[in-house]
Amino acid sequence: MRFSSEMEDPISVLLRPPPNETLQEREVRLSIEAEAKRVSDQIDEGIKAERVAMRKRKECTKLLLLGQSESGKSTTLRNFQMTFAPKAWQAERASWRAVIQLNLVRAVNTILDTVVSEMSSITRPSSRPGPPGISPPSSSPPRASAPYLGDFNDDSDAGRTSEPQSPKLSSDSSSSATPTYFLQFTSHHSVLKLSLAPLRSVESDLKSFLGSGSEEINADVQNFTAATPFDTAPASPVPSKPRRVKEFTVQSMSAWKTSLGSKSRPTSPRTQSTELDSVTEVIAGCREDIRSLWQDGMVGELLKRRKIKLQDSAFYYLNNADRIARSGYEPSDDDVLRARLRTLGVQEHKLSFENSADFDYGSEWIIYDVGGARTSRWAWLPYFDDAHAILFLAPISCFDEQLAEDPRVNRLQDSFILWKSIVSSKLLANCAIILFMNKYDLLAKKIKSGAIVKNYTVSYGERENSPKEFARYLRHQFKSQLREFSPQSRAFYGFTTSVIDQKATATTLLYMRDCILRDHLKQADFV
Ligand SMILES: Nc1nc2c(ncn2[C@@H]2O[C@H](COP(=O)(O)OP(=O)(O)OP(=O)(O)O)[C@@H](O)[C@H]2O)c(=O)[nH]1
Ligand SMILES: [Mg+2]
Repeated sequence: MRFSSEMEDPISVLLRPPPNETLQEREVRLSIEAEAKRVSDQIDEGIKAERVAMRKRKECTKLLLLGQSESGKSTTLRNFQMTFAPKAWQAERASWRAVIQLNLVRAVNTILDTVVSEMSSITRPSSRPGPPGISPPSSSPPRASAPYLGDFNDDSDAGRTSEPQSPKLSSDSSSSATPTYFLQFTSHHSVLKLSLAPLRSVESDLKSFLGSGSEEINADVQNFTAATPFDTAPASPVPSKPRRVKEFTVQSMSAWKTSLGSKSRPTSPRTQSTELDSVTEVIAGCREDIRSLWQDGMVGELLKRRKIKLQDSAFYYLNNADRIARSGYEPSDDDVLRARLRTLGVQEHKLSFENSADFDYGSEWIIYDVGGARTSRWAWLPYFDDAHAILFLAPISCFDEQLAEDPRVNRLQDSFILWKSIVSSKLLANCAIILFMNKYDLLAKKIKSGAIVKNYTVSYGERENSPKEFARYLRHQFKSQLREFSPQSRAFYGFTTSVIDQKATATTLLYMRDCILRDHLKQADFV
């Protein structure tokens, strides 16, 4: 439609300057119009940026790390950071020092507790149950019922001699048929007990610095435990409808940094850093005595007799105590991969791919690392809605162990219950699922030290008692469950891993990343 001079465009009429406008009025009008345009442009820019962010978030690959507690989820996350975001990782590595120090100190204190308990039972022989000379049960019972003694039998680790030095044994003359022996501690052990005593307050200082993730979970009847995230949660003490509440979404690796600001410790970062420095000095002052305790033959014998189960990484830290217990100590990547700090709730981590040669360069993944204990699984559910992929970790070395939170349940059996619930979920039907059968190195050591798989996994039957064969058998079981229970057909990606091995894990992660991307693109109909 064309406008004649009689029928003018109404917008032009509105925008036309008022008649008889003075120069001054014109300037005011123009500046008002310019400001209105600036505000309008700003709003448009905001909307545009929000749209881009929304699209990016939607396109962002979201990966969930699932699996029971101590399966290696957080360790795998650290491998992701080391492999794909090395610059960001380098900036973060130093902050792990306190976690590593706690791991070392906790191991020393556990040993010390055992020695002290043994020494006091020797000085009070009448309090000993059973025949004289036999060690009484530990005051802190072993976490697992397994007879496996960890790396005590591992001759590949430097530091501790594989065979304990000949301990001083005292024959008990009153014992008749079979001679029994008890360990005779000397004044050297009494001195160690005193000189290492400051490490007890160091442990509690580090724990309060690092927050509740530094405490291991215990069997507690008060806690609600759910075998799978789909089991109904109770109304109390946790909400019946799990929501993304704040305490369950802690930002990347800063859980303990966040705890610095907690009300219970109203200290400034400067004070905290001074406190941590003095903790480091105390540990450094104990270096010689830590070594002496760890290399003591009698102590080694005592730990064996009492079947003390130290944490998986305790041997590594004790063998490296000479390097770690120093004032200028800086963690290496290997040190961080061995560190244990329990995850609470669900933690969200953003991973930006840094390698410019990488086809995924610049893109971002969101990785959710969850607390794996049965007391935490109810909190996973809200994250299933928009997940693209799941990396499921099943530790295969723990065929002879029980869950810390429920000692009635075998850990391998628990992994299968959880795996079945995940692969059969309709909610997760479109998710790519990758399986890491983890802790293969520990499985190999355990079998080498004499553990018999079929005694714990009866269905294994008469197959060869070797780590390779057992891993093959388990892989087949996991794959069969996926095929049988998956709501729709999907690929099985299964890997045997030891995620403390950074180099080997990097290769697996690269391959796995490609599998996930391919699957993600397929879902988005790009290919
Ligand atoms: N030897 C060995 N140790 C491992 C392996 N994977 C993990 N670990 C160690 O096992 C301990 C537990 O690993 P985490 O990564 O903290 O376990 P998680 O699954 O995150 O546990 P939660 O946070 O409690 O759910 C750490 O000390 C790790 O260094 C492995 O393949 N081999
Ligand atoms: Mg964790």
